[in-house]
Amino acid sequence: MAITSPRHAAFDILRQVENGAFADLAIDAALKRLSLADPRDRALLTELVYGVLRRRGRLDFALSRCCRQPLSKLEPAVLRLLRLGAHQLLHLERIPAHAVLNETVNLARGLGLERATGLINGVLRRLTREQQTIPWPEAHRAPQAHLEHALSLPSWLAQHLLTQFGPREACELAAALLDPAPFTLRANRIKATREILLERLTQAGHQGRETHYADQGVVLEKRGDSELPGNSEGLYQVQDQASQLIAPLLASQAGETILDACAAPGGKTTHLAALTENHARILALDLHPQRVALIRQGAQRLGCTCIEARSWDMTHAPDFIPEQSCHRILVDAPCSGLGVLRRNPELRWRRKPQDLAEMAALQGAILAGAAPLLRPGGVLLYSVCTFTREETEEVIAAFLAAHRDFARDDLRPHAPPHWQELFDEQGALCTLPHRHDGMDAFWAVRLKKR
Ligand SMILES: C[S@@+](CC[C@H](N)C(=O)[O-])C[C@H]1O[C@@H](n2cnc3c(N)ncnc32)[C@H](O)[C@@H]1O
Repeated sequence: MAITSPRHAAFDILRQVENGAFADLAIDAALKRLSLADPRDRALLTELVYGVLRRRGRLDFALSRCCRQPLSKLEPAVLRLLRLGAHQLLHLERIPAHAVLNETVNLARGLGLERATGLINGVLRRLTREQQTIPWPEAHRAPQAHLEHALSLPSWLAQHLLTQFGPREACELAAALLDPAPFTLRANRIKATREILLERLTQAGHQGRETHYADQGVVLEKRGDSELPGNSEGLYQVQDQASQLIAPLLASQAGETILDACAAPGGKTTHLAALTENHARILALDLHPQRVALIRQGAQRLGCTCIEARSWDMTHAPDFIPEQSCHRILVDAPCSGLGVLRRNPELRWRRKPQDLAEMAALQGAILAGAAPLLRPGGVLLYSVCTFTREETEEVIAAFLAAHRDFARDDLRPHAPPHWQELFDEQGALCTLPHRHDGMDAFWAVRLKKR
């Protein structure tokens, strides 16, 4: 059956994601391939995929009350259809229940699942009748169950958040991670100011606002029908506000040699170039050659002329950079990405507890590869888009224990007054979406070489 409807496309993308695809890439490919002329169909497709991935735990809790068989016994395609139907019934109020039932059953038929149409119809009918009386576990009585079933976290992650943050903050964070992420731009100081960017956006029918913390950030609050202006001219870089805080915290100066050890796709590298007005030497490395190409493309578009990009595995010190030759190093390390779950909702179900130890080992090895390149007195900034202690405090503690010539340094004196609430009591940056202007969860620490 050819894919012509947003529901069928969403069903197919969810199948691909179950087999390892990334949701954002699969959605982009589907939107290019399919002729969904109506913008509402395109929006529905995206909403269905992201909604089901984000709220799978919640959907399964509701469905399991309406289905006689355990959900684990259902055919994967049937469960996928039930989740799609349940998401529309529970979370998309503008779609009438009878339309959800009809569309889901018709899609099942079209997919050759005639044998399951009775079950699908029965379960969704019962959910329609009982949706107001679902006994969602309450946050104050049963926080673990609330995190799993109402806020849709896998059991291990719910447990992890509770241990690290306590019940109240864990629930606030989990609720924020269910929201769509803001779409944020960084005005590229080499070519424009934030005021110019905002003016161009308004003229083109979009609505933006200034970010609270990042001084060149714009949150796009309402998108018009036209393309965003200024992309090919290099007026902006798409970059979350938390990510926009990292380059300023490295506090690079003109004339310095800066190593960006895990640089692709280059958001922070090009920000470093803009902050030094192209008057530093920036070595931008990344493991994957195809991602290094993205750094070069971004640098060209944004007018960053001081970046040398090449591929390298930073778990080994590069032989083309002399020891003690870098004034500053940024290690924006690969991580579990739990701080950006809003942008990659499939990670919620793909990540496993053992990933944290694997990531921590990689992060430690990259730090060890970068350490000899820093000059005495130089600064190393380590950042990750996650919040787990394994990938933050514990990685740094292990690194400092093995590198006695490094010491931890407080970031607060290097940040403007209105950023002070973003740091913990040891002076590490610790942003959280429910607390700080909706930005992604990032963690960063400053280390100095003695
Ligand atoms: C968090 S991303 C970096 C984002 C980038 N700093 C930015 O702002 O656009 C981590 C990067 O580390 C790279 N990476 C993973 N393992 C690496 C290794 N062993 N050596 C160098 N880079 C690595 C990944 O390819 C990925 O691009």
